[in-house]
Amino acid sequence: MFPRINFTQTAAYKYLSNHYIDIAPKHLRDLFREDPDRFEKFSITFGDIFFDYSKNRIDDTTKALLLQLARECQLEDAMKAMFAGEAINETENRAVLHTALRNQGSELILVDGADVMPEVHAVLAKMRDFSAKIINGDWKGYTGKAITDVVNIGIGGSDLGPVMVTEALKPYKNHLNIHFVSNVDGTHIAETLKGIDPETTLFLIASKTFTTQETMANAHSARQWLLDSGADHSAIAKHFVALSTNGKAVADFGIDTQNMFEFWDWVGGRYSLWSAIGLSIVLSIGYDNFSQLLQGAYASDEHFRHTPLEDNIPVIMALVGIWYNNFFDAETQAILPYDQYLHRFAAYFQQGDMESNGKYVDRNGNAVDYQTGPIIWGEPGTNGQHAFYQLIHQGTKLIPCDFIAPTQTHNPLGEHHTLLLSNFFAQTEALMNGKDEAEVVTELKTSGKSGDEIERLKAFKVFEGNRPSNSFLVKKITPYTLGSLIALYEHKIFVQGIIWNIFSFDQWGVELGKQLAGKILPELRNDESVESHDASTNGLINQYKQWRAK
Ligand SMILES: O=P(O)(O)OC[C@H]1O[C@H](O)[C@H](O)[C@@H](O)[C@@H]1O
Repeated sequence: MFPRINFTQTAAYKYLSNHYIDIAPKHLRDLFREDPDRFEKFSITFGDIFFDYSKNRIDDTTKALLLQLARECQLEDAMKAMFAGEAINETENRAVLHTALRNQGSELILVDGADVMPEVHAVLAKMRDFSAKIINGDWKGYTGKAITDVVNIGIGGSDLGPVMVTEALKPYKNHLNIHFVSNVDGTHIAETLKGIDPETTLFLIASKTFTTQETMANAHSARQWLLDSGADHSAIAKHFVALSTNGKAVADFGIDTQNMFEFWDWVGGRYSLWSAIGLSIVLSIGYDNFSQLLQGAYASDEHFRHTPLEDNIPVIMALVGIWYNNFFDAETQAILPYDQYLHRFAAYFQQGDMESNGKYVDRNGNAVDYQTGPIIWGEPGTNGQHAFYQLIHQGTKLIPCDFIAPTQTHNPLGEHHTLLLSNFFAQTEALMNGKDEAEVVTELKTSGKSGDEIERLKAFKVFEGNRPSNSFLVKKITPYTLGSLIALYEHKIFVQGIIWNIFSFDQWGVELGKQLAGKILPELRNDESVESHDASTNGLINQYKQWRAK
């Protein structure tokens, strides 16, 4: 059976709780001073990704105990179960096999006794052939013109991954214009349709279930827009394709299942960019680059599966995260890419991480009495520096940060990249070292301040430092390294879910909002006053009804 260990009952947890008392007062500066090998010990090179975790409030004992914790929680058994296709998503009775989508090996991957790899390869081949026709102009719209614009209509996992990756890999983009519509707010689709031509637009209706309200509403509006342009129903086959697991609903919508790119219930929505959901990525950067993305992710899968836990990047990321989350009471985790192309990376992992590990019920069905998934947030550097870094440096909250930067830029423009990276290095250093009173006083003296002014100002200018960070230095953001990086983060989420003893691959919490909206919708379709809710909700709905009428 999938492990069900309460990590707070392990021996390692007890040792860690005691060890925390020793480590908490220590400053990172001292940890570096005490151990000249610290950087070599606490950094890992993995292909073109260099991972430095030495600026964390850990020492050799912390690392050993965290690894013991992972072992006591039977992490290695859990990893084997996931890769072997066991139904580890127990509340939905499903396997969790996004790793099969990028598998480059020859082993069979069985779900219910059948190898999934032939189907995976067949869909990839279909994506390759279809995208070639769109990109080279062989596929024609209903008036015989080649496609110029692609609109992916999807939300959550059927949107965020493709958005993030197509943005991150813009340097590899071809001539097609790729648009994304997710919000049910009509503004999103209306604004997108304004700039495009029905004769040359292809819609990808991306929905695992093909029942999601937002996506269905947008898909219907897009279809109506096409028909309103003078096209007849036969045009739909030339302008609409579906990316889904639900063939029946696709057919009911009016999309020929020939034009459906299938995936399977063992692919979680937030782990689906590697599947047919990635068709917008393939259209944007071509199949060969998409294949590189898959290969990079596979390299991380292999690293995760076969590297001893002590040198295993996702395992270390996860354990260090748990150290802050469960011992230092850190509530959040910032992801700070020093790369403009990665500007949706944090947003992508907000869903990836928070939808996976935002759970308070453990795998035995009991409420937990410890913290689980952190709040994930972040923006690209250096914009973040001028917005919220103040709080990271001098606020009262401990915010562990992941810094990510490419050494080579796609846009070598003057000194820009050197400037950018000087900020990246400076921030991790400043967060760690801070600035003590002596330094502040010297600085104020040098700037000509009087003794009184120095006394008055110095407290405000001191930085405690001791603020932890991980640094990922990536040689260059390519499809391959991006694939690797994403997969490392995915596996980090998995490891944390194992240790917190929660099911990371369901998302029942999202269902409530859907149910409630479904109940209120019919009430908004008439003008009668509503009394079926609490006073606030009734009041809001009734005010809305009054104002919309005028
Ligand atoms: O792909 P769909 O079935 O349309 O689902 C889109 C999204 O719906 C919900 O929000 C789920 O919680 C997400 O995990 C999912 O990605």
